[in-house]
Amino acid sequence: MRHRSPTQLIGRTVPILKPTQSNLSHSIFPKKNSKKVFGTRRHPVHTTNPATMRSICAMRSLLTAAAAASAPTVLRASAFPPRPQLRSLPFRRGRAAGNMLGTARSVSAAARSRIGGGGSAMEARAVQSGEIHVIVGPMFAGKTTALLRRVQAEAGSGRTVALIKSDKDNRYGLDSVVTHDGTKMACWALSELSNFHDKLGIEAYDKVDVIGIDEAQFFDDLYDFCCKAADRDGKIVVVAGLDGDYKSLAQFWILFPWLTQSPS
Ligand SMILES: Nc1ncnc2c1ncn2[C@@H]1O[C@H](COP(=O)(O)OP(=O)(O)O)[C@@H](O)[C@H]1O
Ligand SMILES: Cc1cn([C@H]2C[C@H](O)[C@@H](COP(=O)(O)O)O2)c(=O)[nH]c1=O
Repeated sequence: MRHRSPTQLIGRTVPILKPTQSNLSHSIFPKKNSKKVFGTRRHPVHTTNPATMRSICAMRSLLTAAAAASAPTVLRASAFPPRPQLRSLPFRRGRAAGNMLGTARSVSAAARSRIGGGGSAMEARAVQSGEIHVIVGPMFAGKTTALLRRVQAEAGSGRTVALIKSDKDNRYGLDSVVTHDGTKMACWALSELSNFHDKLGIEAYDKVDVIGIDEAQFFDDLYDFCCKAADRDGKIVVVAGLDGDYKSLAQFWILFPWLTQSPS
C-alpha cells in the first residue's frame, strides 16, 4: 500500500474575511503536493452546515480582537517538563539554579501581569497572539510521528510543552501518545479540551508555551480551545488529526480558514 504523508499547515489565527457563502465556496483541501498558502481568501472551508457557519461567525469578534493585538513575542525558557502525573502539576516550579522556567515568563503570564498590573488598555491589548499548526492526513500517515517530533523539538529548544490526546484513543494505553511504530511520549488523556486548565491548574497552564493535541478529531471543543489558547493566551498549539470521517469532523475543519500560511 502506498504510504501517504500528512499535510502540515501552520498559521496564526487571523480573521481575514467575514465568512459568507461566497468565500466559503471552495474546498479546504489543497491540490495534491500543493505548496499553496492556506488562508481564508485562498482556501476557505467548504461548509453549508449552519452550525459551522454560526461557529465561524461567532468566533470572528474574538479573532478580530486578537488580531488587533500586536507586540513582540516574549521568548520563553524552560527545560523539558517531567512526565505529567494525574493530580499533580506537570512542571516543577520555583527552583533556583536550574530554575526550569528561567527568568522569562510565558506570553500569557506576561499578558496577565500587564492587564492586572494597572497598565493601560492599549498595553493590555498588546499581547502577541499565538499560533495554530495543523498536521492532517489519513490513518497511518505519520501524523503522530510529526506531532511528537515537533513537540520534542520545541521542548529541546527550551519551551515548556504539554501533550494532550483524546481519551477515546486507548489503542496503546491512555498515559501516552504512541505512534504506530512505537514512539511514545507522556500525555494528558482528556475527554474534553476544556478540562485541560483544571487538570493543570492556572499557574501551570500559564507556563506552557506549546500545546500538542493528538487525535484532535475527537474533541468537540477543538475550535474554541485552539482559538482561546492561541489568541487569548499566546500559546503555540500543534494539532494532529484525521481530515475527516463519515461524520465530517466539523470542529477540525473550522480551524482551516484561519490558517494563513504553510511552511515553505
Ligand atoms: N500497519 C502498520 N503497522 C506498524 N507500523 C506502521 C503501520 N503503518 C504505518 N506504520 C508506521 O507508523 C508510522 C506512522 O505512525 P503514526 O505517526 O502513528 O501515524 P498516524 O498518527 O498518522 O496514524 C509510519 O511512519 C510507519 O513507520
Ligand atoms: C477513519 C476513522 C478513524 N477513526 C478513529 C480510529 C482511530 O482511533 C483514529 C485514527 O487514529 P490514527 O492515529 O490516525 O491512526 O480515528 C474514526 O473514529 N472514524 C473514522 O472514520
